Amino acid sequence: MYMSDPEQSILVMGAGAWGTALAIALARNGRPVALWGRDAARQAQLQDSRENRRYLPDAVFPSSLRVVASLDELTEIPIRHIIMAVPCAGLEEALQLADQHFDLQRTGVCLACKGLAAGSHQLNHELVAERVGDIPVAVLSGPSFARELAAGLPTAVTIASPNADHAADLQACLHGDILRIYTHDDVVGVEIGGAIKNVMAIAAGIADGLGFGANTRTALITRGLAEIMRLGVAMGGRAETFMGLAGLGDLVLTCTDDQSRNRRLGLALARGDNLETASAGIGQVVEGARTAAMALALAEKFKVSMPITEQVEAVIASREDPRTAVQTLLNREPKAELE
Ligand SMILES: NC(=O)c1ccc[n+]([C@@H]2O[C@H](COP(=O)([O-])OP(=O)(O)OC[C@H]3O[C@@H](n4cnc5c(N)ncnc54)[C@H](O)[C@@H]3O)[C@@H](O)[C@H]2O)c1
Ligand SMILES: O=P(O)(O)OC[C@H](O)CO
Repeated sequence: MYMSDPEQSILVMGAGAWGTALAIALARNGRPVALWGRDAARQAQLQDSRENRRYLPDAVFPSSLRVVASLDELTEIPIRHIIMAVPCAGLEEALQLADQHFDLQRTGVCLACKGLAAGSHQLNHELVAERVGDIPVAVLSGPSFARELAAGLPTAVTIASPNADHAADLQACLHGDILRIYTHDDVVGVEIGGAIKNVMAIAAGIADGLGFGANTRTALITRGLAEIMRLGVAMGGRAETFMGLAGLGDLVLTCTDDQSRNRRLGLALARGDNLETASAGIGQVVEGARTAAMALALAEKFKVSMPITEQVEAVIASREDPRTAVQTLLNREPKAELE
């Protein structure tokens, strides 16, 4: 069992809303933290103002949070863990950069992004294994809006790893008065829950944007969970994982609260915006837009039915208008609930 030395730093890669919120949470625990972002000018602004005004206004950086624009600044510093909080589309690039600077066999990586990986690997932890070999990997997921965590509002998330010591060590670093960390060993289940709930949040946003009511939203959440479970279990995840924080918890949060960018994308699509306009209006990463098509490829590969995801993908790709998509879902053959 290894427990980290409290003097050792945690590196958070990705200085968007989530990376910044996690870095603040770690630093509030008294941990030395380095927050890396790829844009040197923006990193200089973060350092000058000691806050991330663009994404998390009013969350002041604790003194143990160090802002860096180059990983070269950290080569002399003992780094215990690396948390990846870049969008999934940038994960491979960030991994390669980390690999050039650190011994990833020692630091491992903790994946805090929620989505799927492009190409043949599909799951982010598989991308890690393919690109940098067999290193310790963990996945952090669960119901967690960056703004609320940064504002000091109680939050609970899960960290899953096949290596219980790795998960426990990350838990020891992140767990605090505000952020409660649970450990898990189902990496596939936790990754699939975090990735596909974003697609369901787009569906919920579309339904609410079209003026449907609470019955419709709740039907989407429940049938969406069935869809997530079908895929996750077919890929090797455990059914009970989807009843936890990274499954039902994050699904409910994201489908019901307008802080969710994915839900807001759905609302905008229902108003008639196309993907480009809607995404530009949101101005931050909306992972579900990229995930929907990838999830369908997985559904085909693992031979599971994902009707809600199919309709969301068709709306995103502008092949179907939102109202027809809902009608298509309703017009399907009646079936047994547990089929
Ligand atoms: N914001 C949240 O509440 C939240 C909570 C949990 C998980 N997440 C997940 O965290 C990930 C990041 O989301 P976010 O909210 O921080 O996004 P964001 O839009 O707030 O910020 C994304 C940041 O990543 C940077 N970036 C883009 N491509 C990059 C690359 N190739 N290398 C390095 N940096 C790159 C951008 O410049 C930007 O600073 C997503 O997968 C998201 O689903 C977000
Ligand atoms: O704003 P969203 O939709 O990317 O959701 C953020 C987090 O994943 C919520 O847990």
